Amino acid sequence: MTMIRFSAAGVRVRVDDDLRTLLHPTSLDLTERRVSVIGANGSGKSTLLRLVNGLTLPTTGSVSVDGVDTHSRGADVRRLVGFVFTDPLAQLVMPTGLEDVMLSLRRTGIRARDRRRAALDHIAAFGLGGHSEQSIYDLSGGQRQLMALASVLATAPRVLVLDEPTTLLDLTNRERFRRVLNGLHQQILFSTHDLELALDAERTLVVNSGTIAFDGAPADAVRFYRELAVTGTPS
Ligand SMILES: Nc1ncnc2c1ncn2[C@@H]1O[C@H](COP(=O)(O)OP(=O)(O)OP(=O)(O)O)[C@@H](O)[C@H]1O
Repeated sequence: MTMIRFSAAGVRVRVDDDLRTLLHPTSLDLTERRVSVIGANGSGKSTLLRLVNGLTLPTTGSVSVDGVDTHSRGADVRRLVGFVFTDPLAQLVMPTGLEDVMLSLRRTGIRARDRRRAALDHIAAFGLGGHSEQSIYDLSGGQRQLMALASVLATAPRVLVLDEPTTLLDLTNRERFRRVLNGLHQQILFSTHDLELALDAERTLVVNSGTIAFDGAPADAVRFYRELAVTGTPS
């Protein structure tokens, strides 16, 4: 698996006259195939995820993916790491899934004249064959989320980062999305408020007030987080 390395990586931003810490200096080596990230609203989960592909840059320390530094080699890191946003409409930039996937394929070695066929095959593999040329606004929430995932995966990333990917999905689509995720060969790092989904991992990080408050087995992490949510202090 790929090595995602946080070396004392921290994020501070200026808000008015104050410096606010979004993530305290954090050191982590992530090599597991599935890593989930849980924690309260505003605890810093998205900040942590966004550091992995350079959407957010550390203000102290560094983050690298297989030795590729997010600060000095952002474009290279984004070729390695695909990012799926909570809201697929923030992701899909073209009017239809077909055009969006074709755009993604431009970043791979596929020749221009072969892209349409490759995009159609790729979309069909996600069970969305009948929806390739439908406006992304006319897709259901579940179809749209799957299309966004298909489009990111068309760039053949080695690592997939997903920020609360099932928040907008009903139970059926959440299960469908979950099955697709579990079948992927990519290394996956995802945040979620769905504690059952969090258990679909080999390692879970609990983020609390900009620090990793727990790092370990998913079931233990969920127990820790429940305790933290109820009492404010885990036992
Ligand atoms: N660019 C920014 N400037 C100032 N504050 C920010 C910025 N980005 C995030 N924050 C703040 O940092 C904190 C952590 O935000 P983050 O989005 O990482 O939390 P989260 O754990 O993903 O939350 P949620 O579960 O609600 O999505 C929040 O208080 C947020 O308001």
